Amino acid sequence: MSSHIGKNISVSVFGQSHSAGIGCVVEGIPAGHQIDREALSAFMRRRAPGGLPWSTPRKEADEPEFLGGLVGDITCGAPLAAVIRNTNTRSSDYDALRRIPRPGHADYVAEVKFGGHQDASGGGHFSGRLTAPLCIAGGIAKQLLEESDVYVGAHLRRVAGIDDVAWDMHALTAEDVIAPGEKLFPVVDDRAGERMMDAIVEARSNRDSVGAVVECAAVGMPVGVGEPMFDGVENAIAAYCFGIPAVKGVEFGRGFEAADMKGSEHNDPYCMDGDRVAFRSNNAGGILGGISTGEPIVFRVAFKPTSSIFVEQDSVDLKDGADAKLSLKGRHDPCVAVRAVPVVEAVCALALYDLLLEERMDR
Ligand SMILES: Cc1cc2nc3c(=O)[nH]c(=O)nc-3n(C[C@H](O)[C@H](O)[C@H](O)COP(=O)(O)O)c2cc1C
Ligand SMILES: C=C(O[C@@H]1CC(C(=O)O)=C[C@@H](OP(=O)(O)O)[C@H]1O)C(=O)O
Repeated sequence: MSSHIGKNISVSVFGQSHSAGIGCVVEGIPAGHQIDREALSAFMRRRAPGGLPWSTPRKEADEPEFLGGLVGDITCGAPLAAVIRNTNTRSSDYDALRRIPRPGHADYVAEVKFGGHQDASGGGHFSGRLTAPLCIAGGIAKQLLEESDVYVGAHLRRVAGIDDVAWDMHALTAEDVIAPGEKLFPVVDDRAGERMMDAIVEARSNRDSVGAVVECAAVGMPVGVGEPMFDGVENAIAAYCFGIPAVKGVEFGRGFEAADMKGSEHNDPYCMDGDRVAFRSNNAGGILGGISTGEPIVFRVAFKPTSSIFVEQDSVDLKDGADAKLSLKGRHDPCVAVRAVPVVEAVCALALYDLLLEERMDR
């Protein structure tokens, strides 16, 4: 397995859901940057599991322990290594799944690929738990971007078919993108949030789960960052997003809606703002030719409904080679996207910071 990504700043994620710990090694962080540890812990808590109606009951503090890369709270230029101990594991929940794989999870493909040697407990290295180390790396990247006045934030755009207010992609401010993340349930419109919560609780009480769309934006990216073809802003963000378990789609700007628009509707007209070239709209989501336009970068990420559900499902018994029924026990998120909102922010920050470093090295 290779769980490594990035060029100028790179991230390796290690560990399994039920191993002694999980963590990351981040290379390429320039020396001399102060890390706000309290802000990082607060960011980690937005993702941490346990205790809320939309969360798995598994309780973990998710407080990172830094083994290298910092002197005091200041980056020293050496690779940054951080671990989180796993404390609240219950591996017996997974005993039966070695024989009877969960539909929709990675149990079966892992069994075939790793010949039974994979760590199946808690979903092993496939688990959403591995997004905690991504939040360590991404939480730091967010802080580094803020030094350059780039602000990243996200909200639940849709849950179980219930819509939050769509962001105005052209008018977005730093305050707009940060605001949902300051709430326990990260939406713009709290009434929509109430309805989403009700839908999640209802799905959970029906032993089922729901999917969702997370909308993320970065405000303050300068014009000219990114490359055409394979090293563009879209490529970098999408590659990171598909590292988040349960992500099935990523769209930028108007995304798939663009396919039903006319050129005259979709083009973002230029205008002069003093002596600066500006745009009248931002259907492009802040990216043209893979390169940032200076407008907010806006994208949406589709999360599938949690596969581990408690209704009886059809599966197979891999030992007997026969059809089998699966009745799951265990602790699972009824909607993974709620806790994944900060994860989307984290990967966005990592992708953009990597591209910004590239731009600075070129000059
Ligand atoms: C924050 C987060 C929490 C998750 N929690 C669960 C969970 O409790 N139960 C589950 O079956 N899947 C959960 N997932 C999704 C699975 O890890 C994922 O579906 C599985 O590894 C298979 O990968 P794939 O869906 O990308 O194909 C979670 C994902 C994230 C990002
Ligand atoms: C622990 C977390 O979520 C876990 C993600 C997960 C999965 O299959 O992705 C399955 C569950 O694992 P367990 O059976 O060990 O409780 C979740 O609780 C976390 O996100 O930190």
